[in-house]
Amino acid sequence: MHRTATPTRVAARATGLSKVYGHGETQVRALDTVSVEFRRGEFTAIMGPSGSGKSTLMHCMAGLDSVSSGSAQIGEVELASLDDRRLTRLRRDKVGFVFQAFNLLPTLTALENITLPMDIAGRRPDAQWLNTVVDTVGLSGRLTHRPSQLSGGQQQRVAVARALAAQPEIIFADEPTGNLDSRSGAELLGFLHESVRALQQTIVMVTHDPVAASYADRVIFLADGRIVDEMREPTADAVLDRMKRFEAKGRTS
Ligand SMILES: Nc1ncnc2c1ncn2[C@@H]1O[C@H](COP(=O)(O)OP(=O)(O)OP(=O)(O)O)[C@@H](O)[C@H]1O
Repeated sequence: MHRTATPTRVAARATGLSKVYGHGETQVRALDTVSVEFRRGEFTAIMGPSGSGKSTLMHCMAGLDSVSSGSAQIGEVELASLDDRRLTRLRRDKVGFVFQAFNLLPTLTALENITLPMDIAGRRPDAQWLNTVVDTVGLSGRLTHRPSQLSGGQQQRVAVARALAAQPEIIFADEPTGNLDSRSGAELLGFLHESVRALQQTIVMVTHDPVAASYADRVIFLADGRIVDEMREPTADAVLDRMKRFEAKGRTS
């Protein structure tokens, strides 16, 4: 039976989204009529070969890049309908980001880094929520440390706590474990998984790593700017197998 999700259950949605870069001979169709929903409280990994459009999809969904045609929505808001000022405000209030580079300010403590976006927005952090987030990421004993006094894994956890603290509609993570050793990476992924379970956060993560993808509830596979497959409750082995089939197909077609 086909069921359509009710609007409130969808944190973000792309409908027939295309993104074309450049003109004429140098034109690249980075996304080709992509339609996908990201449900509330769900952890989605986006995978696919280099150049398949993963970052472009994330940037269009997060309002960091404009779409060429089709639509990108956060909640019920159509991003193309917003002027620059409203788009900036929506990003600030509704979207959390975690990038490979931690982007922490070196002169601020961990706690100050976590609350900085809310300070800038003039919002007072909810103390109880902040405690929950800090506890969940295991940073309680480190809040007065500056980034240089923290390990890479701890710095990335500060970046995740910063994204979670503002209770955004959706968090976009671009290779969040790219700069971490495997133990810190596993810790961080476990934490992202936990924040989806315990805090009902919605997370979309771009990754090349089948093990990282296995922490998600589902994996979306992109190839040549299109969604070509989707896997629920992925295991690292199943994701790796799927990726190998892409590569084999790429060699024969
Ligand atoms: N600003 C841009 N101008 C022109 N072409 C672009 C631009 N950004 C991306 N592209 C092209 O769009 C396509 C998709 O790029 P994108 O970065 O989304 O891929 P990706 O799957 O994230 O790749 P990777 O895994 O290598 O990061 C590529 O062919 C890329 O060269």
